[in-house]
Amino acid sequence: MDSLQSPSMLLYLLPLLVAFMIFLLHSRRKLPYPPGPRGYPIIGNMGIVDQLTHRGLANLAKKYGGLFHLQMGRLHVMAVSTPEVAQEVLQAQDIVFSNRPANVAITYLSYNRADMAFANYGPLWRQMRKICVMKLFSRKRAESWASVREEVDSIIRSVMEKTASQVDIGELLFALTRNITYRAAFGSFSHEGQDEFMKILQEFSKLFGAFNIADFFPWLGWIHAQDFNKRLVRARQSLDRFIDTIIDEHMEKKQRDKHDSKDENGVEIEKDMVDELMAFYRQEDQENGLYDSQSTIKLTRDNIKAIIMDVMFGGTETVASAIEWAMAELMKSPEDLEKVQEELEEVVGLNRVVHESDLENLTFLKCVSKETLRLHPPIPLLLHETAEDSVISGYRIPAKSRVMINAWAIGRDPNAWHEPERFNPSRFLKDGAPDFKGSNFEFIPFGSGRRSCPGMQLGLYAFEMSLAHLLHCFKWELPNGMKASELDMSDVFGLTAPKADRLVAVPTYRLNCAF
Ligand code: HEM
Repeated sequence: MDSLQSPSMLLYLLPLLVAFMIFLLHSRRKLPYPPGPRGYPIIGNMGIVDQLTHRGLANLAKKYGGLFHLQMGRLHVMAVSTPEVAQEVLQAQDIVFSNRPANVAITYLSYNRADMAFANYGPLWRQMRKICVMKLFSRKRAESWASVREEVDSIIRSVMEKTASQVDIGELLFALTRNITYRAAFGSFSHEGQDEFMKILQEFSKLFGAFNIADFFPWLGWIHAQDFNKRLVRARQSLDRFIDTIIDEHMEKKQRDKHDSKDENGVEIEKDMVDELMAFYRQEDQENGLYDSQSTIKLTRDNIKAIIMDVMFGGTETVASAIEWAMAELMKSPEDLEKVQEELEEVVGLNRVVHESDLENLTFLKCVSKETLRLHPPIPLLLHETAEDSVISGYRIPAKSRVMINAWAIGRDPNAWHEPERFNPSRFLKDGAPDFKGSNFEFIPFGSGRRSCPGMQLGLYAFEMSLAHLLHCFKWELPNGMKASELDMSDVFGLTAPKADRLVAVPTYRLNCAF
């Protein structure tokens, strides 16, 4: 013991230690990248850039395995397509894999990643996530849940006016979830300004997904930089104008109602998400850091704007496409449709509408929602980035690699699921069936671990409540004698993967009571 502590012994050991470290570094550097298609010099695999979709990557995985590598210009892209590799990335080594990749458009439009969804893992992200989970999406925030209930009632009323005629269910559901998130965010019952806001969102969505050569070859950015950058600036200016006005109105309201939590009629003043976020607002010119002198978190205007965008993007298309897919799968599978409607008749009865407390007793409806999320995860590719070099299954994953976790392919993995392509909600009735809470890596529609969906409870509530109402209140038939087998089930790829053709069906009211 004494000899080990003596300085001369340390002198002998030091060169050995250094040699060992060099050997380790060297051997790590020599590890191969995961397998993948052979690329060309400089451009790598840019020739198959159109394959970076859930279906394209799933096809490549059949040839190259559950973890494969693509070189896209300067970018290393790693595609994950099996539950085992997903577990390694989202659980075993999640700290390394919890950053988000952001292209030029995302960085600019998220106010330099001032939001939660595109912020890298770190103190800013952690604080924003805490605010969102506790103040915006929590079950305790009754206003978010109330906006779901009231907007669902409102679409049921609008379907009642169209009984026996064709209803564009897809359109209806996208309007529903837009109304829910818009109201939860801005608290406007009149939906005033909503059309303008939706146009801004559509432009954002196009710009997020637009191909930009600068993302792969920064030195070629000048090629379409001018027009593209002008579009980016215009889009952000429109959002600035829109949300700045809303923030100013909220500040005035806050000033007015400083001492009152009730209005002149004694009714509790409802708080929207902007109100909640304004409680953390700081004037940029007064503060520079994330924390003030009392170490409480403070948000800038940019943080507030970017978080509102997260809510609108995270909560609108995801929920709408889940409900539309559930309705489409049920129309295609009449026995399951009958089963879920029988359950509604038994649990709720035809003399009243569904209440929130019924949901926990609607076991088969919950199986339908899980089976829909397995086959059609609304966000099919989870996009992560590595914070540092790492190794998976003996392969080298360099820092700043873009990691695409294919939740769509994993939900259809034949080694994890029996008859994976078949819509079969009953599979979730079995004891020990996987759940989406994040520890069954064959079923990750909400992701898992640090970057998993913070809006899961709210999203599920909106999904199940809408589905239960649509199925309880109406019988549904395909239009013009269309057969179930003729229903087109293709999807389109973007930030989400909604049904390519909108679902159209004909409702007949089925309750014995007025709605
Ligand atoms: C059926 C509904 C929904 C599904 C399937 C869903 C799914 C997901 C998935 C897969 C992720 C990414 C996980 C990862 O990268 O590992 C995510 C992230 C996120 N979701 Fe959801 N989501 C839904 C509803 C919602 C709702 C209603 C909101 C908000 C109102 C929301 C807000 C967010 C946000 C802000 C993030 C980014 C979190 C972060 O990066 O830390 N989501 N969601």
